[in-house]
Amino acid sequence: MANSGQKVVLITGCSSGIGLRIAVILAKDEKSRYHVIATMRDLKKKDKLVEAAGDAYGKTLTLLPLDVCSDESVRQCVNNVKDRHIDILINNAGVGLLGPVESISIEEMKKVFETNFFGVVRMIKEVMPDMKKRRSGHIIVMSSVMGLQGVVFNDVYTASKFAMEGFCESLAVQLMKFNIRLSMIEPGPVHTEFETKMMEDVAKMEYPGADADTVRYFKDVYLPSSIDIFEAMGQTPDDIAKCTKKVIESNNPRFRNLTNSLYTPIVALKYADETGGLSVNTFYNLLFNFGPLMHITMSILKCLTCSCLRRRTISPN
Ligand SMILES: NC(=O)C1=CN([C@@H]2O[C@H](COP(=O)(O)OP(=O)(O)OC[C@H]3O[C@@H](n4cnc5c(N)ncnc54)[C@H](OP(=O)(O)O)[C@@H]3O)[C@@H](O)[C@H]2O)C=CC1
Ligand SMILES: CC1=C(/C=C/C(C)=C/C=C/C(C)=C/C=O)C(C)(C)CCC1
Repeated sequence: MANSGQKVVLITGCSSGIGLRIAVILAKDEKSRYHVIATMRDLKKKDKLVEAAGDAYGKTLTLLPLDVCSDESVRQCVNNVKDRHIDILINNAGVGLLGPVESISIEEMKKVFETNFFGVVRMIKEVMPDMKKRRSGHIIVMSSVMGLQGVVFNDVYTASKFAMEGFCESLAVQLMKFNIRLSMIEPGPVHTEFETKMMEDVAKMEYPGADADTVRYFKDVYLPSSIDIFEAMGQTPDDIAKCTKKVIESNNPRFRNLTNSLYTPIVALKYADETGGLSVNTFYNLLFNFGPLMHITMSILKCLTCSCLRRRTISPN
């Protein structure tokens, strides 16, 4: 149970990756400022988290089951928190989806929205009324650079993150009136099971419905470039956890928080040309004309990432 001085933090999707690292870093805070309620949909997956939490488990970190796709599970989980008092809600749970749109069923697409969009909305609807009554709280949403800019063959995942960005950008204004802050964290590629799960799915898939050229562009052009990008600019879940802690501890938390300065020039293309031409044409050229030179392109991007751009991101250090 939380001490009176501790902030209660509820995090979704803590069985692996970014959620697990945020839970551990906050639970091991040197001043014990947080009581972490780490949630996951299947508590049988708790071992990695329990091991990483060490002594903190049972003291500053407790576990609860929570499936963000179920109204009942969300309601029960929040009811199990003492006085339903949550100071900081971290919406981290999410799933990826990759591949040609023609080969993805509408059912699969809806599942992504059910988790990445409605999962967050469901959590906010359950927690926000209590925060409003108390006139305090901080809601964090694990968005993505793909919440700001589309990436080829990630059409549905990108759409789910865009939906969440739009929802939160609208809600943030109203919440400010109740002294509740809303912050988006926008990582680029991060080495987690998210990446491995997607690559495993890709290896299994046959892509029915997509023509041979599209499958070839996906498998032989996009995938190798994407692997290069993960290698060149991938962050660790620990990096994202440290950035998230900084946002929580800021006196004046920003609404948007890009975590990767290497990705800033890519996002900047969208804002440099409101017609969309600059980003669409640059991505086309990077993929189809310079695809094999992606290694070099990535090095150039690294050079372009001057300290001025770095200041615009939250750094993990
Ligand atoms: N990795 C990356 O490159 C990036 C990831 N992100 C975002 O970061 C967040 C975390 O992803 P990451 O750590 O990388 O990936 P992981 O796959 O390692 O973690 C995702 C977590 O979400 C959980 N989850 C999935 N569906 C549900 C559900 N219905 N209810 C509760 N939990 C659920 C998973 O649980 P289970 O084990 O049960 O499946 C898992 O714990 C996601 O929102 C993702 O979109 C953003 C930018 C980049
Ligand atoms: C291929 C390719 C790109 C790929 C970007 C990738 C692969 C980003 C991954 C982001 C992730 C994994 C976010 C998760 O939420 C760019 C840089 C747009 C440039 C055009 C070619």
